[in-house]
Amino acid sequence: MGGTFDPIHHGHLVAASEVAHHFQLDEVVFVPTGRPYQKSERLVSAPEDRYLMTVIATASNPRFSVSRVDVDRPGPTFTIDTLRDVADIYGPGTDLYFITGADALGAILGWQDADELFELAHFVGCTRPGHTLHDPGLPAGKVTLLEIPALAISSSECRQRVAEGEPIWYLVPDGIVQYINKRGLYQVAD
Ligand SMILES: Nc1ncnc2c1ncn2[C@@H]1O[C@H](COP(=O)(O)OP(=O)(O)OP(=O)(O)O)[C@@H](O)[C@H]1O
Ligand SMILES: O=C(O)c1ccc[n+]([C@@H]2O[C@H](COP(=O)([O-])O)[C@@H](O)[C@H]2O)c1
Repeated sequence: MGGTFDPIHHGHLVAASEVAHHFQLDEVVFVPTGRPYQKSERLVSAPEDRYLMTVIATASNPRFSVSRVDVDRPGPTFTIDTLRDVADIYGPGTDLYFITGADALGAILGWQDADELFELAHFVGCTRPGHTLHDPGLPAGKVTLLEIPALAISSSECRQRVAEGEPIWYLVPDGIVQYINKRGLYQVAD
């Protein structure tokens, strides 16, 4: 599952858990973006903070892991590179699924090397409150839209709540609330 995870929240974790259950996946690898070039209109938190929050949030689940491939690769983060790097690590014969929300799936044809993406992985778009998927012509058999329990949580709302002094308990794992406080993240609104 790729994401900026700024911060990671329970919407991400439920999506990963639901997809893992539905497809009986052996492992879900969370891949925090290094430089999410489409989010450059706001200041994205340091990759290391987003990576560490992702590790903290996923630590208790034996089937969840976190990869540094995007954080460690220089330049803008493209999913085509993520999939190539992950395929190299897991080796031939591994079936890869790329987990996204319906909003990201709707934009996928505009991603770098979009045609090639579908040769490297099966794409799973999870339903997300407030986002309707208008199929932009996604290739049949390469994409699944999965209905998951609705959690109307976004990282932007979490950041805004922190900046305004409102609680984010139970929107994110407890360790993430504590990490955000410890590092003084999101004190200023986007
Ligand atoms: N509540 C949710 N339910 C389902 N999918 C989600 C949810 N929140 C995020 N996602 C999906 O998780 C992936 C990573 O999301 P991302 O890290 O950008 O979080 P975000 O909450 O969308 O962030 P922001 O509010 O900053 O745009 C995306 O594919 C996104 O669609
Ligand atoms: O490859 C691309 O061109 C591309 C463009 C935008 C987003 N993505 C990926 O989509 C995932 C969710 O991105 P984001 O910015 O919504 O957190 C993350 O893994 C990004 O690297 C990928």
